[in-house]
Amino acid sequence: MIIQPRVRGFVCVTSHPVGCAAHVQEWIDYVKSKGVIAHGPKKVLVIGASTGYGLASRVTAAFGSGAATIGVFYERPSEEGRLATPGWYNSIGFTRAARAAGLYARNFNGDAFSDDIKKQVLDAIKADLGQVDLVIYSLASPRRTHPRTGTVHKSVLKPVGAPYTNKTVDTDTGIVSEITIEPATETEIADTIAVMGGEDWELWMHALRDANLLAPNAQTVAYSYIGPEVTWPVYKNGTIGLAKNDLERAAQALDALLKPTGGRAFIAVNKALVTQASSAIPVVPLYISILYKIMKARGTHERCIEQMQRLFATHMYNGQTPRFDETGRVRIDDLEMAPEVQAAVREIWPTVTTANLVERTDIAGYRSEFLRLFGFGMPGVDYQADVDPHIPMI
Ligand SMILES: NC(=O)c1ccc[n+]([C@@H]2O[C@H](COP(=O)([O-])OP(=O)(O)OC[C@H]3O[C@@H](n4cnc5c(N)ncnc54)[C@H](O)[C@@H]3O)[C@@H](O)[C@H]2O)c1
Repeated sequence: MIIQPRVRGFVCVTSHPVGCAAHVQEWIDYVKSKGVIAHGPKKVLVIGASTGYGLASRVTAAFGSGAATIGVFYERPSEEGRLATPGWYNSIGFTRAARAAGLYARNFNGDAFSDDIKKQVLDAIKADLGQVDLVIYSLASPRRTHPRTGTVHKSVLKPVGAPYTNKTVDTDTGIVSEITIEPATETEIADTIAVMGGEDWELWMHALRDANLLAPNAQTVAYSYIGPEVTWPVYKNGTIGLAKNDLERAAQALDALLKPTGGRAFIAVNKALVTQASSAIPVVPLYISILYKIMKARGTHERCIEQMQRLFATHMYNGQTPRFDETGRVRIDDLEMAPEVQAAVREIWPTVTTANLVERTDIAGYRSEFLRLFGFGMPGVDYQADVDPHIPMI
């Protein structure tokens, strides 16, 4: 099969197995180029391990510190003649590279919210690793079937309290237009908190602790976002922001749980980046396109992998301890939130139109990074070559 990108709105419905492996390899090479992260994690569970920040965390743990990793994700598998979603190929690429380097890597493709996957993962930790010393919680999901009630909760990306109108860009067509998003209902707010809040993280951590699968000094981290005021109605103060507040509540509760044995739980606030999750949020892709332009010009642009390598190397390990903000979060969004960067965003934002999008923003960089999520545009990959889409999970 010759595989080309087929973009439909904010998703690409194809993915390239060889390109995805090359993308993961690029991240591995980056982490290796930064050298060993001393005193790093040794046995790591990554929940949401196949793309974005979770994959970057897994790569950093394995190739920065030689960690054994278990990855949990929910991807569409490949079949004969049918492509998988990119996280499937990413995970195969990662696992091949990890095993070639002599590192343990095991994968679970299934619903992390379910009791069944939790049990399978706990059994694997017990059998293969004994205990884990780091748990990364990096899920971004549109829905959750609650394991106790069976209710299917669907998350929404909406403002709370009042409609929100702002500019947005269709990243496929390049059309800049105004969008009005109606506020969420109480049910939608509660559903979004049920999906993206902290309850499932707590269920995982309690299950691990009750089964004595957490090493004495085990740490756990989940990821959040704050961003600039222009996106607050649809992010920080919107439904997803309320879910992130609940994630912060869970971080405090888990921190209290782990502290007595020398562990900790915290939230890292990460930079806005092109991922499958963020491309679905209205307004945010336009902000990201402007942000990339400014940060690349200043030489401070980072991808998921630079962000996670920096989190591990300058906050969590390497003889470092996390530096928390006033509410106890680690801020690796510091370069994004630098006052000069945000002032430049505020200057450019009102001036962007369909006509000047290419010149005023880094929409080109946004698009190429978006395609890379699906394995397209990787140097050295022959996109005219015939590729077998079916690769069984290893
Ligand atoms: N992308 C950004 O700009 C950004 C910025 C700051 C924080 N974050 C946060 O980082 C975290 C990860 O987001 P991302 O952007 O890397 O997302 P992503 O879409 O790239 O990754 C999501 C991961 O979750 C997995 N997943 C989804 N539903 C699942 C389920 N039911 N069971 C098992 N696995 C499941 C996917 O397979 C994938 O591995 C989220 O908490 C997000 O809010 C993202």
